Amino acid sequence: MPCAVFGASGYSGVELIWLLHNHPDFDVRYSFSSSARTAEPVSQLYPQLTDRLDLILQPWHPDLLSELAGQVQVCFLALPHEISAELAPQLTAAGLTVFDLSGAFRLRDASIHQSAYGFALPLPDESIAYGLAEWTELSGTEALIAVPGCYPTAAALALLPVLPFISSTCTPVINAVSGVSGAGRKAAVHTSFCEVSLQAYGVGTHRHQPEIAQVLGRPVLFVPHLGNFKRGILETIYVELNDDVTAEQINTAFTDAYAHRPLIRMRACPPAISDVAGTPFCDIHWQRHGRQLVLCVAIDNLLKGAAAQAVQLANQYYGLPDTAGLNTIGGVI
Ligand SMILES: NC(=O)C1=CN([C@@H]2O[C@H](COP(=O)(O)OP(=O)(O)OC[C@H]3O[C@@H](n4cnc5c(N)ncnc54)[C@H](OP(=O)(O)O)[C@@H]3O)[C@@H](O)[C@H]2O)C=CC1
Ligand SMILES: CC(=O)N[C@@H](CCC(=O)OP(=O)(O)O)C(=O)O
Repeated sequence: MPCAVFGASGYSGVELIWLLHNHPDFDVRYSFSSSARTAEPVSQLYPQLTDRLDLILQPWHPDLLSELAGQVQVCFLALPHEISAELAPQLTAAGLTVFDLSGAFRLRDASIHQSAYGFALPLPDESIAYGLAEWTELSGTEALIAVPGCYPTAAALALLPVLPFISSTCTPVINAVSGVSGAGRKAAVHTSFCEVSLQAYGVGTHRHQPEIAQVLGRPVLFVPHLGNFKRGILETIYVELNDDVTAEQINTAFTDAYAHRPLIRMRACPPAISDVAGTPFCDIHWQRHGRQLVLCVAIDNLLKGAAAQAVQLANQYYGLPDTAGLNTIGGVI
């Protein structure tokens, strides 16, 4: 399957080209950076790929669109939200299937989208699939698949199986910590390594709060933190259960949801970030204390939270096993 990756010079983009390069069914024909760069080998930016990935990063220019449409069938976009919002409709109009890693197409409600992202929702709802891989059935005909956000992926995978058991008066509390790669490659003082400690940000106002609420169909309180490590997300989630919910019911709910899902691992003890960093897995552990349920969930933000979930969705889209091309451990950055 010939494909193109936009934003290939960035953190989630480089993970994408590495996964797709090693995938038995995809062939990366184009890897684009922004027009601010000149053409250069990807190993110039990521020396760890020297002699391992012989791809040229090509600056994107809109004049390339018709050539691209003749050469590939599918595009992966790892771009800033506003850039995806503008480019994705042009690619789908040219007949290309788009997997978009940005937040441009995730939210359904136009006013919530406007206040979360600061620009108008780009397309009508009907043309977009929200692709939480374990919970979305792709038909293989969708033009545009919005890959969920990194924090929402972890929260939704942990909470969806137990949703029927959560008390109607409870607001799930999602306490999350992310590594610095979550903020992307571009330089900024607050994500500069010596500046980062461990600190909450965007409390109750982060754009992922409405995304998580949309997936679950109920309000949540989401508290992200930035930690001084490279990659990975750990979320500890607190909910109150209905009366009389048994441990066996919870266990059965997770087994029913995930027993045949190879990228979800139910864990006997709380997962560590190092268990999932560099892997496409989502690790989940739960513990009940009376009516309180504590869920611990870990993913790699750049893989299950971005590039690997996009590849998993593309696998589903083209009728391949979820794990095709994802049997790797390591990650690029
Ligand atoms: N980092 C993460 O953990 C996750 C990120 N995402 C989403 O993925 C997307 C990319 O994020 P991330 O990889 O972190 O970002 P980076 O900042 O690391 O990379 C951004 C990429 O976009 C390119 N780009 C920027 N502006 C333009 C433009 N005008 N035209 C074409 N290309 C452009 C950059 O090119 P250049 O190098 O030339 O500037 C670079 O390749 C974002 O929407 C983000 O929200 C989703 C889940 C997790
Ligand atoms: C640590 C950090 O800064 N994380 C980013 C979220 C990661 C990301 O890129 O967001 P999407 O999943 O929506 O694409 C943030 O809080 O904005």
